[in-house]
Amino acid sequence: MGEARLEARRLVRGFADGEGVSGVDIEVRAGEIHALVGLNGAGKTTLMRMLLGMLRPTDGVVRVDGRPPGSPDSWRRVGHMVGGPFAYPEMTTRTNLVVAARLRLVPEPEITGVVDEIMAELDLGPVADKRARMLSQGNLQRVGLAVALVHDPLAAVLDEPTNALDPAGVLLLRASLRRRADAGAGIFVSSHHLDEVARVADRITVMNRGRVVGTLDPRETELERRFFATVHADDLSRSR
Ligand SMILES: Nc1ncnc2c1ncn2[C@@H]1O[C@H](COP(=O)(O)OP(=O)(O)OP(=O)(O)O)[C@@H](O)[C@H]1O
Repeated sequence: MGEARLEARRLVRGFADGEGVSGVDIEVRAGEIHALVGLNGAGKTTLMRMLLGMLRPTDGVVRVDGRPPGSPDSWRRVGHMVGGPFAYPEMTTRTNLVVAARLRLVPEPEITGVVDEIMAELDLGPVADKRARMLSQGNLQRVGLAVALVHDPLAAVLDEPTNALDPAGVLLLRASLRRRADAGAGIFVSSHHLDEVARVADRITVMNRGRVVGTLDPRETELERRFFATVHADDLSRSR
């Protein structure tokens, strides 16, 4: 496993009416798919938004490929889909991808090539000329993933990437993420589907009530039981 593509140290973000994130250390290394699991409200999306510079931490440090998040340099290196797929509703799939590639500073002569490549990878050819607002949920999700990955980022942060995907889409995404990690990217995904996570992840971190409370080995059996045991043990330790 290589150097850290994404790194958070002692990350904190409190909310008046929720636990937010309280003191999280996490690393996503080059070459790995690192999955984040936790119950609703555990703090997964909040953590991801801070890693991307979309939300300012109250305390702690974030690094994207060794740099502060949100700088033009790190912007080029990271791809994300957090809070649902993003696409301009009136633009076609292809135009959305061209715009995404431009925003991520892909050199102009390379744009047609990278857009064709990601459309082939996620099988978006049949909806290339459809406006985003006319797409089915699953196809919109594929477009959102393509927007996140079109510039071949060194780090990707994907919140619930398999949401709404059909089994063919899940397989395409899995192959895409594996190929990217094998080529040196660091991929951070959150999911509620433990069986899917077990198939794709190299490492699984469990979050509960704003903290990292354990890790799971994707190869172990009874992942679900181990997940609930980890969460329950944390709840118990806090009620003492
Ligand atoms: N903008 C906000 N204002 C106030 N509280 C917030 C805000 N965003 C998140 N929270 C609170 O922070 C906690 C963590 O929420 P977060 O969305 O990060 O959880 P999650 O693990 O992604 O949940 P889910 O699995 O339901 O998507 C929750 O208690 C939530 O209510």
